Amino acid sequence: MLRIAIPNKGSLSGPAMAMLHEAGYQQRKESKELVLVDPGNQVEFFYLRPKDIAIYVSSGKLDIGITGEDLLIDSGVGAEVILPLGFARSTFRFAAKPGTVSAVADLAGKTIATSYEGIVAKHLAEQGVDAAIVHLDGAVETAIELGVAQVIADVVETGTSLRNAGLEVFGDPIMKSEAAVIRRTGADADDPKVQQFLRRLQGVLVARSYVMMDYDCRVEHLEKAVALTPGLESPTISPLHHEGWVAVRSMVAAKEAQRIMDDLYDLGARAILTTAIHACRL
Ligand SMILES: Nc1ncnc2c1ncn2[C@@H]1O[C@H](COP(=O)(O)OP(=O)(O)OP(=O)(O)O)[C@@H](O)[C@H]1O
Ligand SMILES: O=P(O)(O)OC[C@H]1O[C@H](OP(=O)(O)OP(=O)(O)O)[C@H](O)[C@@H]1O
Ligand SMILES: [Mg+2]
Repeated sequence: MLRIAIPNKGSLSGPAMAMLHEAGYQQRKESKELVLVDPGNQVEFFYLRPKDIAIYVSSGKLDIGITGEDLLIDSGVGAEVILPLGFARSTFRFAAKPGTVSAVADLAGKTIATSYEGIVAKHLAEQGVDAAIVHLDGAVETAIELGVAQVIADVVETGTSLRNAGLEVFGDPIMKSEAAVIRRTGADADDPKVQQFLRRLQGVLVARSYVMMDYDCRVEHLEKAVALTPGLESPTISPLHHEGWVAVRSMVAAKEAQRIMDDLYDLGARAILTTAIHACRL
């Protein structure tokens, strides 16, 4: 049975469980359940604190896990990303009160509050800056107002939390992050159980980002139409009863679909339809 670590709370938990559900796996019904066995799919899910997931996976006790890339780097353990999942996207940045600290070089001798000590310590060492770090579990933005630190290093997504606290980012982003499937560094890359799990999640990613497009067009416009909708391998072309016309079927990126429909219409294509893809294996 494949043993998989899943975040039990926080920003990663809901989207991770939703993605697994879409991929056909059972998920826990109660937030107090710590382990769920899904015998039909030959997997066992362990609901763990997000910060601990890389530790379990690197120990080899669990085969793979879903966590944030920033949490993986912060833990400093031997595990690696095998599939980025496209949710919980964020940057990790320094911030301070405007007009106080505005460059990484100014951090020398300052105190930096963060929940991600590992990332900050590594970054300061790389930059050759000597600063103190104070560890806080959350609500780090408040640390400056309360005088615990002059600078914070935290996850920034929309920037709302920083604005509400009257803080401003400075310097380049320390890192970018998103949720990802991780495994122990050096683990067997060809394990068929892991490969099947990854194919299922890739299927969800494709189903979320592509739509199926169907349309009819005149044969003389086919080459131009197909150039707009090349599909993954190549579009399916079927003859129509109406001579001189063909039906075309192709996958297109969902975010491009409306523009492509306009362009196809201008080319003379008609009966242009898009439908959602519920699941797929590429
Ligand atoms: N506002 C956010 N937008 C996008 N991703 C976020 C956001 N906040 C945290 N994350 C991401 O979620 C992961 C952290 O999950 P974790 O559950 O530890 O923290 P959290 O979501 O802040 O929950 P908690 O309330 O327990 O602090 C990291 O990968 C981080 O980049
Ligand atoms: O840029 P924003 O869109 O505002 O998002 C970033 C905020 O979201 C997270 O906080 P969370 O709500 O998880 O609280 P926490 O600080 O207690 O972890 C993160 O720690 C930031 O504070
Ligand atoms: Mg948080």
